[in-house]
Amino acid sequence: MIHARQLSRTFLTRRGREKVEVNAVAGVDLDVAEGEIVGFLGPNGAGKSTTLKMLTTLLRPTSGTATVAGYDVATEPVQVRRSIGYVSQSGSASSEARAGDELVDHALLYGIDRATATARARDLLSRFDLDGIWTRPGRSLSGGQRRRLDIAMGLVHQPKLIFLDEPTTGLDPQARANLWQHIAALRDRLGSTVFLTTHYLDEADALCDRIFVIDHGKIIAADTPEALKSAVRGDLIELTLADPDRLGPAIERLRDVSGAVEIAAVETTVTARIPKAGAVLPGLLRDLDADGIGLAAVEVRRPTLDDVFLTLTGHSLRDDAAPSPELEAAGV
Ligand SMILES: Nc1ncnc2c1ncn2[C@@H]1O[C@H](COP(=O)(O)OP(=O)(O)OP(=O)(O)O)[C@@H](O)[C@H]1O
Repeated sequence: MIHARQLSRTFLTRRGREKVEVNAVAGVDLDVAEGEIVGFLGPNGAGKSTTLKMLTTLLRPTSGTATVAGYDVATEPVQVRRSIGYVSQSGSASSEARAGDELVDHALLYGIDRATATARARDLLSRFDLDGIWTRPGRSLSGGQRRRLDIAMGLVHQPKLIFLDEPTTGLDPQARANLWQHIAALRDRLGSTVFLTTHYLDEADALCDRIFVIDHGKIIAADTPEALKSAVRGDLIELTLADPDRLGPAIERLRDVSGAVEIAAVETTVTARIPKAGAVLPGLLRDLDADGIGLAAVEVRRPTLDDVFLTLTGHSLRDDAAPSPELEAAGV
């Protein structure tokens, strides 16, 4: 469905008096098969939107090639646009028009006759749980309803491939989870291919068959969420000591555990990565007890995509990405 080779885009920008080149996308190779839900994951400024704009023909590559739905983005842009749906970060639903009319007008733009357009609009509204909003103006809809209407607009000409640029940014946790279900249904019920960008790790993990991790304009990893996570060396084990004076002996005990790496201590907590930590834990707890090292808490955590990002890049995705809505809602 999508094949890109060495796709690149450079921008010239001013820094003070100087003109500087920004390599927004620097030699991206990617292949996406029909029916896949693929996520483009990276921090702010990594090059996600620029890549998406090149694949949807909104921006010309500086160099490299890409075919989308069988057409070349540089030489066959009209055919590419007819074959895809694209939902931008800001969406396209206007605030004054009635939701149903917007969908119909959008379909008419693609040369679809009014009767077919009306039938499709009804079907799409129902599929996205938007029954009853036909006569309502966009401005009266909730954030989640508007995003679903945006996606419905991207689907009205029945593309087999849809691009979603940060589809859930700005939504509350419930509306995000609801939208994930609708996106998954596009593939499960219609066989659509979905290419989405996100800087939310939980979103990529929950939704995507495959993830391309992008940083500084380059793809640094491409695999299933599970395979990416298994590349991190072991589970994270976290021991909070009852007595901070016992930190030294606790570290020594962890050093004795076979395969333990990244052993670190912060205040009263000792952490380490240990392969199959669940199996090792009972013996470790017995040994700590025998040494008289009391514990206030024990936690074992499977690797997350954030650990993957940290392992790959040496910096956390969260350092520069927007906080997840859950954290924002919690006031963190
Ligand atoms: N029109 C432009 N002119 C100059 N620089 C640009 C332009 N568009 C993007 N850039 C730069 O290119 C780099 C990649 O930007 P891009 O918007 O593709 O990142 P992104 O991963 O989509 O980020 P975000 O998550 O914030 O949307 C950034 O350094 C950005 O400042």
